[in-house]
Parts: sequence; C-alpha cells; structure tokens
Amino acid sequence: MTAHLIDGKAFAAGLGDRIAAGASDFAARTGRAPGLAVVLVGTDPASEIYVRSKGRMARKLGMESFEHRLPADTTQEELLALVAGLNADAAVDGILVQLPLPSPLDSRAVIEAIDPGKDVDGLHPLSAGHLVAGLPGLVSCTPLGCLMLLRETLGSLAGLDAIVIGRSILVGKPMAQLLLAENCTVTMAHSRSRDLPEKVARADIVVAAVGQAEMIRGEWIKPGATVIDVGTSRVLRDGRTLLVGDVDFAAAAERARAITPVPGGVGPMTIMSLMHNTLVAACRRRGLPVPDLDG
Ligand SMILES: Nc1nc2c(c(=O)[nH]1)N[C@@H](CN(C=O)c1ccc(C(=O)N[C@@H](CCC(=O)O)C(=O)O)cc1)CN2
Repeated sequence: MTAHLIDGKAFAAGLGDRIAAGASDFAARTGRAPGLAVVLVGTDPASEIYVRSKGRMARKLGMESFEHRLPADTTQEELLALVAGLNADAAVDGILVQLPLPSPLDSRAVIEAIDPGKDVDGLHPLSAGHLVAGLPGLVSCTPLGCLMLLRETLGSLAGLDAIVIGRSILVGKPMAQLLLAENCTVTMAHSRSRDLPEKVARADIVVAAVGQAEMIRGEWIKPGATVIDVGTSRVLRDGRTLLVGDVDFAAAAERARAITPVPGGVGPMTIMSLMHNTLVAACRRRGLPVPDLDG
C-alpha cells in the first residue's frame, strides 16, 4: 500500500476538543449547555447504535442530549407533534430524526417540519437551498465531515477534478455542492452512469457514496488521487462478517495518494459534524459569534 491513510477518528478527536471548548464557552455565556434532540423511531439495530453514539458524544463534549425513542408503529401525526414540541423548546438547539424511518412514515414531511434554525442534519429544503445559493446554513453531517478531511489532506481544492458517485440528499447532492463551492470541477455520477471507470479515472478527488460494496475498482483510480469512501456495507468473507466501503480499498490504496479507511474514516466525522452543527446552531440562535472550529 502506498497511499496515506486519512485518519477520520484522529481528526474527529481534535475537532471534538475544539467543540468542547466552544460548548463550555457557550454555557458560560448563556447559563445552559447547547442542546441536541435525537429522535429514533423503531428498533433498527444500526440506528440504535448511531443514536446512542450521538447522545454519548454530545454529553462528552458538554452538551445536553435529549433522546426520544418512539415505537415502530408511531403515526405520522405523533411524530410531527414531537417535532413541533422540540421546535418550541428553548433548551433544544438542534433536532435530528434518525433515518431511515420505518414504513409508512414520510421522512420528507418530517424533515420539512423541523425548524430550519435547528436543522443540524442540514436536510431541510431551506438548508439545501442555502447551500446551493452559497448562503450560510447548516450542512448535512457526512458531506461536511468529508469536506473537512479533504481540506486537511489537500489544503486548497480549487481547480481539482472531483467525482461524487451517489446522488442521495444525505450525501451525494450536498457533497457535490460543497465541492463546487471549493472551486472544484464536479462530476455527479451514480449507479446508472455510463462509462463510470473512465469518469473516475479523470478525477483528482473521488467521493464514493453509492451504497454498493466495493463497486469502485482500484484500477479505475487515477494515480495520485484522493479517495473518500462513504460506504459501509457488511459482507461475509471467509466465514467472517466484514465492514467494507464502496471502494475496493486494497487495490485503490496502491494508486491513490490518500484514502479513507472503512471503518475509521468518514464514519467518525459524521457524528463529530453533528456536534459541530449543534454548537453552530446554538450560537446562531443566541446571536453569539460562531467559534472558529478549524484546526
Ligand atoms: N438523520 C440521519 N440519519 C442517518 C445519517 C445522518 O447523517 N443523519 N447517517 C447514517 C448513519 N450514521 C449517522 O446517523 C452513521 C453511520 C456510520 C457511522 C460510523 O461511525 N461508522 C463507523 C463504523 C461503525 C460500524 O462498525 O458499523 C465507521 O465508518 O468508522 C456513524 C454514523 C444513516 N442515517
């Protein structure tokens, strides 16, 4: 392997220290800690783990964590009523509804019900619109984390060719907008794109968020490219369950200049970006300056 490993866990830990200092300063000024409300509907095991991690991290960094666990048969009306209550709660600065929601709940309508000022997941249409328009707003956690890792690894991204593979509202679409704002030339691709190997081979930056285990082959990667792997799929290999990304890591690491591992790359940044957004939302809501959280 020749690529530099982009250590998301270590970067997230450093960012966490700065967020904790910001949260402590916020508490000293306002008499209360920044508050994060996380809503989990149902008992999806992975979502349970993520929600627990979010609550634990919020408390570790000196924030108030409000966890709301609802049964899988919660109605749309009950969920919307909870969101309305959180919107009105002065102690809550950020609201996150863990996705995916159990069927038949309508996640779009729930996201649209969140006060955009508390939309720490950056998924409200107003947050997405602000990103496209280049206005300040809250940015979806995983793409924000990817961008921080890219800046840390490459410095300026201006003029670089980037490809984002995947077009979800959670990752692909906001990621492409963030890269455009950094003056990259961005190609948006997806599972049905034609000639994907050729498109990937032209990119200085590859962000793989397509949700298919090891779909991006190592030989597609341009020598010297930087690879950010958002995927997390569990696969059975030699009788063992392994967590793998959307990129064939071993082969890609022979060609790339830098690459994120799975686990330990983008994942830890998703949770830390949520903490970042909660502090930012808290400061904005109280009219306080947002601390400089860059390293
Ligand atoms: N409302 C939201 N729902 C979901 C989001 C989100 O950003 N907002 N993202 C994902 C899940 N997610 C956080 O919610 C998340 C996924 C993965 C990780 C992580 O740290 N992964 C580890 C591996 C963990 C493992 O062993 O399974 C890693 O990559 O190192 C954190 C958060 C979907 N839902």
